[in-house]
Amino acid sequence: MKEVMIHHPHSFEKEDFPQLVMALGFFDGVHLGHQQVINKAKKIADQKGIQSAVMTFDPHPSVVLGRKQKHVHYITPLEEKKRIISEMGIDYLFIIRFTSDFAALEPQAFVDQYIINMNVQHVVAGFDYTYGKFGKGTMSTLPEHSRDAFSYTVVNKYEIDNEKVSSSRIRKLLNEGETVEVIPLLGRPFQISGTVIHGDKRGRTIGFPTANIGIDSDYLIPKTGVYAVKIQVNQQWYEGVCNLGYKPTFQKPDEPSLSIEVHILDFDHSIYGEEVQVQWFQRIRDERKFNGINGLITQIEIDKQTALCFFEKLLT
Ligand SMILES: Cc1cc2nc3c(=O)[nH]c(=O)nc-3n(C[C@H](O)[C@H](O)[C@H](O)COP(=O)(O)O)c2cc1C
Ligand SMILES: Nc1ncnc2c1ncn2[C@@H]1O[C@H](COP(=O)(O)OP(=O)(O)OP(=O)(O)O)[C@@H](O)[C@H]1O
Repeated sequence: MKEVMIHHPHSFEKEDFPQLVMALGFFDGVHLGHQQVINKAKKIADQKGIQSAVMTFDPHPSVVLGRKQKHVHYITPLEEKKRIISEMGIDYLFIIRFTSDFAALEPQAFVDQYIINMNVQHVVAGFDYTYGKFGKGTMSTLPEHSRDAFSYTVVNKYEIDNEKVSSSRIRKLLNEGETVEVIPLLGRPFQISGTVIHGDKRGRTIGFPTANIGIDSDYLIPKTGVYAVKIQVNQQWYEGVCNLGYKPTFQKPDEPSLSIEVHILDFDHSIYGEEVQVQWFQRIRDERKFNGINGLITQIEIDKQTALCFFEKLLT
């Protein structure tokens, strides 16, 4: 997949690109609703015998347009989004830097400069896609803005349980710790990547060594608690039980720092510095402050059994 980063204003001309069928959207999560749009673009491109493309933006428009939010956390940060879209067989990914100047473009100017002038023959977007200043451009204004230079397909609302599959729905579920509910919406478990870093080295002494994960980029982190997870180390997936939180049993109250640590089942290697992927399955419980270490050890053993039961059921 060719990646093209664009900063507004750009000086590309039609001749710089082959004929394209382009899917439009922010696509955080690349969930099943997004996949309808992107797969449709690929299918039409294949039928027409031309190249498929996705146009996305970075950072999230709310960083520029929002009053409060300065930093956004993503279901799929840009690198993850690139990886998934590339695996879907798309030929071109356009990443438009979402600046105030770009946001101020009138809808017609957006269509002229970012669709017609980039050799797009056909546009695919969802029923609720908006473009241009204040999101004034919609799928019903697209025909007049197209100047008959391209055709287009509107993808109908894709729902699960009578509700639109959307990035906001998935974000809300992750914030509530409903990681299992997210799986059918994404079409895969929620996944983060990170590096194994040094912790307090206490885990080993209590019989549950853990891999402490330093998160690589601006991932949205689920609600704190204990989770059944899978972790990929050196191309191999393992089951595990993860504590995401502040370790209140040991934490000094004036030094709250969030940690993600995974006790990998049936595993005994040193993996400091390894790049790992963590997939989030079932949330098991809230994190608690224990009075003594023995209570914590007994509870972690129960957590381990709960996770094992969950994964066993998943197989059947
Ligand atoms: C499955 C699991 C559940 C845990 N639950 C809690 C908990 O409820 N409260 C808590 O204070 N720490 C909890 N911990 C964190 C342990 O305190 C932590 O693993 C231990 O202190 C080792 O930390 P270290 O890796 O930084 O040395 C849990 C750890 C695991 C693996
Ligand atoms: N469930 C869906 N069915 C059909 N099209 C969708 C669906 N969800 C998103 N789209 C389309 O996919 C593209 C990307 O959408 P966008 O990034 O705004 O996602 P979203 O999930 O709707 O996000 P948000 O929850 O933030 O509104 C747009 O063209 C949008 O219309």
